[in-house]
This record gives sequence, structure tokens and C-alpha cells, in this order.
Amino acid sequence: MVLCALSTQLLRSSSCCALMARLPTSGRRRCCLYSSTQGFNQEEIRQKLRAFPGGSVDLLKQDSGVAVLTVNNPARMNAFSGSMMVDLEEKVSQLENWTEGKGLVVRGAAETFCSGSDLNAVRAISSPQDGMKMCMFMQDALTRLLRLPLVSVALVEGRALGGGAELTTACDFRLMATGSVIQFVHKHMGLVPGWGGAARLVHIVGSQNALKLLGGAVKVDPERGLDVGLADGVLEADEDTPGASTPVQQAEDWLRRYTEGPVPVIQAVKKVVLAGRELPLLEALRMEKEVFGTVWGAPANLQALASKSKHK
Ligand SMILES: CCCC(=O)SCCNC(=O)CCNC(=O)[C@H](O)C(C)(C)COP(=O)(O)OP(=O)(O)OC[C@H]1O[C@@H](n2cnc3c(N)ncnc32)[C@H](O)[C@@H]1OP(=O)(O)O
Repeated sequence: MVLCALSTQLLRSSSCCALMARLPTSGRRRCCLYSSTQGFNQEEIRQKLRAFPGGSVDLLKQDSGVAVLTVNNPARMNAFSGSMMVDLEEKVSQLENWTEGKGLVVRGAAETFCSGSDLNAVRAISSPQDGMKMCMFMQDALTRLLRLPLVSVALVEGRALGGGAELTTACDFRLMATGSVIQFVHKHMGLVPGWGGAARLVHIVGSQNALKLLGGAVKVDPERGLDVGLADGVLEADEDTPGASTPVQQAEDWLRRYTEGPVPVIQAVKKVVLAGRELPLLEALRMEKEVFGTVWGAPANLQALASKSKHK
């Protein structure tokens, strides 16, 4: 419910967002960024996108409370077909309703992240109207991905290009494997980001760095990623050691420092950070109070008090 309240506040505080929608399938409130007055009819867009099939977006929810979301279209370097965009939105809905969740790893299949939108689909829907509809659909899905009450990390192996680079910015953290590249190639395609990637990139690396990365379509390798603050860590390749952990296991290990602990506390941490990131100060403070109220005197708090824990 706090998440719904946060979403409501986020909508109120944003002039471009005006709609609170009810999801009949889940019975739980969730928000769309755009409304019908802005030409956003989600079901109509879904149907259009489904006309461009191929690949899938797969979700594995684990008992540990950490899920793995895999962009799966290896024949096209994990480019997003239309049906994969619909898949993504559906998987985000499932995660919005995952009450036991704490963390999320977002990755690509076959050791590469994602090469953006499927250029075959892009060519077929190249009219400005259709492009805007796809843009609204993906902005909505990726904004909701970032707003999940889960701590998320993009595991970047191989290439994250165009929309793939934008997808990395819809996670709280980015881990880059040795040899990987994040590149906002939009300029070379005569485009700018349209999936919310520019707005998020400015938040992550600041406007100067964002201008350099977008304006120069710069290839960001792990070293540069750490330098500008786009990457939060680098995963070393360890193929030669028998029994070495896989990149997904390494990402889960890395994430554990943030996901260890009771679900309500981890979710509360994400919610207060989200409020601070997206709301004006007074609203963020009010939201922090609301979230605080859900953990104060709750089982994890009482247990910690009873154990007289010291923080040495
Ligand atoms: C708002 C969203 C904006 C966007 O996302 S626009 C799209 C931006 N992305 C791109 O322009 C990526 C274009 N692709 C490339 O640069 C290269 O294919 C890439 C990813 C560097 C990989 O190069 P290589 O390792 O040499 O492999 P390759 O070119 O032979 O690719 C293997 C097969 O994958 C296909 N592929 C890669 N990216 C694709 C895409 N985005 N849409 C559709 N198909 C794509 C490529 O055509 C090739 O297929 P095929 O084997 O020739 O049938």
C-alpha cells in the first residue's frame, strides 16, 4: 500500500503523469505513465507489438527473494522484438505483485546483454505515431521496472547497445563483465533515447557526462564505466577455474550485501531511496515517514532491540 501511495505521489508530482490504473488481473493498484488523453491505449499497443514476434523475456523467481530476468533473443543479439516488449511489461507486472521479492538481476542470454530494439520491427513501425506509442509503452515498462521495491542490478556481458543501454539505466546498479560495452548508439541511428534512458542517465552520471556519452555515442568499457559512475562494479572472467561461479551467481553474490535481511526492511530501503530520488523534498519526507511507520516496532525492529546488537 505504501508503494501505491508512493506511486500516487510520484504521479501527482509529475505534470506528465496523470493516471492511476487498476490492474484487473492482479487486483493491485499500479500506475501507467501515460493516459488515453496522450494517445496511450496499452491494450492497443500490446496488440500492435505482438505482430512482431521472436524471442522472449524470461523470469525466474527464486526462494532467496532474488529473481533473474533474462532478455532472450540470441539470434539477434537479444534485440527486443515487439512481443518481447509485451513480455517485459508482463514480467514487470508479475514482479510488482511479488510480495516476497528483495532483489533482481537483469541479464541477456548467451553472454551478451541486449542490442536494443529489433531493427526489423523498427523499420516496420517507422511512422512517428507508431514510434511514439512504442516509446510510451517502453517508458512505462522501464519506469515501473526501476520503481519496483526490489534492489536491481543489470549484469552487462557483451554489448548493451541503444535500447539495451537504456535498459541498464532502469536498474539500481550496473555490473560490467570484463570486455563488455555499454553504448548509447542512438545518435548513429539518427535518434535519441526514447525509453527513458536519457533522463535516467542524467540522474546516474550527471548532465555533463550524459551529454558526452549520448552526444559522442561513446563506447563505455568497464574502466570508463567505473570512472563516470555508470558501472558500480566489474566482474572478472574466471573461465579457467573448475567450479568457478557463473556471472549470474557472481551478480547474485554482489547483490547479497543489499538484499540480505528481512523482506519488509529491504523493500522499505528501496522505497525511501526512490522517494528521495523522484519526489520534491517535502513529499519525500512525508513518504519517508510513511515507510518508517511500517518498520518501526515491526518484527525485525523488535528482534534487533531484543538482541541488544552492537554495530562495531
Ligand atoms: C529507442 C531504441 C533505439 C534502439 O535500440 S535502435 C537499435 C540499436 N542497435 C543497433 O543498431 C544494433 C545493430 N547491430 C550491431 O551493431 C551488430 O549486430 C552487433 C550487435 C554489434 C553485433 O555484431 P556482430 O557480433 O558482428 O554480429 P552480427 O552483426 O552478425 O549480429 C548477429 C545477428 O544479430 C542481428 N542483430 C543484431 N542486432 C540487431 C538488432 N538490434 N535488431 C535486429 N537484428 C539484430 C544481426 O542482424 C545478425 O543477424 P543475421 O545473422 O545477419 O541474421
